[in-house]
Amino acid sequence: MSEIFVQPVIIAGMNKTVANYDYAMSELEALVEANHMEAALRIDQNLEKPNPATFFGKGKVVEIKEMAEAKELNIMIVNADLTPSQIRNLETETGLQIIDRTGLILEIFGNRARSKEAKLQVKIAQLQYQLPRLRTSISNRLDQQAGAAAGGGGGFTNRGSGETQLELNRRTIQDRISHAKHELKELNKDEEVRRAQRDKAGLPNVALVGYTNAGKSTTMNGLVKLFGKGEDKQVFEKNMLFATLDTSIRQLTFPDNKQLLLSDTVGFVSNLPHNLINAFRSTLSEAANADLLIQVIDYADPHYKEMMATTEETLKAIGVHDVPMLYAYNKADLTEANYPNQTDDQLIYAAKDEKSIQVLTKMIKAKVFKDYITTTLLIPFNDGDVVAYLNDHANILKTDYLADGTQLTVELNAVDAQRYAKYIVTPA
Ligand SMILES: Nc1nc2c(ncn2[C@@H]2O[C@H](COP(=O)(O)OP(=O)(O)OP(=O)(O)O)[C@@H](O)[C@H]2O)c(=O)[nH]1
Ligand SMILES: [Mg+2]
Repeated sequence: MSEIFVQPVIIAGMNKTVANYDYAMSELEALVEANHMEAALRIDQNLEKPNPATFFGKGKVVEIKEMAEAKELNIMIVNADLTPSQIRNLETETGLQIIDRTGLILEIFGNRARSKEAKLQVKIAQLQYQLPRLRTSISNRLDQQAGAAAGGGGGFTNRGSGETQLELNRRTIQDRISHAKHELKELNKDEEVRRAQRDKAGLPNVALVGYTNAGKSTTMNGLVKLFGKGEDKQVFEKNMLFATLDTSIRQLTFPDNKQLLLSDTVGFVSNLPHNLINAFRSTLSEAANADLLIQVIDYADPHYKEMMATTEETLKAIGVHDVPMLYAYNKADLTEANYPNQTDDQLIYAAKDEKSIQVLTKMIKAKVFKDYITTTLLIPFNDGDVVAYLNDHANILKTDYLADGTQLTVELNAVDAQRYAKYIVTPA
């Protein structure tokens, strides 16, 4: 078995410029690990305001260079979004490769993307980030990644040659952005058709959202195992940041024939780069169009409250407002808490515990099926296909065979209630 090489790096931050600095640095460390690196050295600076040219102060920059040389480290990850010139100046003065927070997240997404759509979305975000940062090492790293993903040789040359080469590279990048956007648009056309078909079915949309690694995919699998149809419906779950980059949608059918669509999507982290949010807009739109959100929270993580705040901020950033939400405090098996334990819209649970999933199901159903109406239909024998449809798709409470047709007392969703309005029997 081949071991993946773990690159030792420096992580660095400026503590007065960030709220909740220690949490921000622990989050950065987790991101660093997700990128097959480890923080071999941590550098903090106490400055009110970053140096416009080099981010860190002059003395600190010298200190960084000396410490990096002593420990033979070549890469520094900075817990901030640096300007292109700060990256360039820091690289010149320390001799290190500098990666800022956004660059790091883009690299992780680049490693994780599997589907064509995810790859295109990440590529667009990476190229937009590279454009003003040509001639920095992070631009080269992202370019190598893109080249490798394209089977090698896909990249442009960026080897510090003259101004003309730089101009050429800029143009090449712009072309590649337009090309990728065009390809994505073509892909999304199919997706729009599928969405329209789903909307027509009138099924409620429920979306799992939350901080990365909270257990969204595991929760989806728990629900799919009980109420999904088909065996190959499980989604990928793994103990790593950003295991999921694509949206998966599954249909759940309950014993009373009520149905809904459940979607699982990319997880959040604080200050997700704007380029990425924009690029992932179509992936994230499932959450924006949902009738109900289930926010999955890693209740066993001491920072779960910060993670919830991050989720709220990210939902705002992608334009999700006023969607009802259930709060699902997951991984209770790793805590002292009793589970499953429901209070109003909150549930303490464990995604792999079937009893927990049953309670979560009850909570979801109470929310999304609350507008169902119970009504009585009289369906002439000639319209037997309607009876067959309702037997398959609705919760039939009573069936009577009368002289002029089949009379059903049935629970209906709004779409079906309208569709079959002409059969409704008005009580005498
Ligand atoms: N002990 C315990 N582990 C859990 C539970 N739910 C999920 N996990 C683990 O947490 C890790 C992350 O789970 P995922 O379901 O992949 O998390 P996610 O929210 O989909 O993460 P991303 O797709 O990366 O954003 C996996 O190793 C799961 O096995 C739980 O209830 N208890
Ligand atoms: Mg996932």
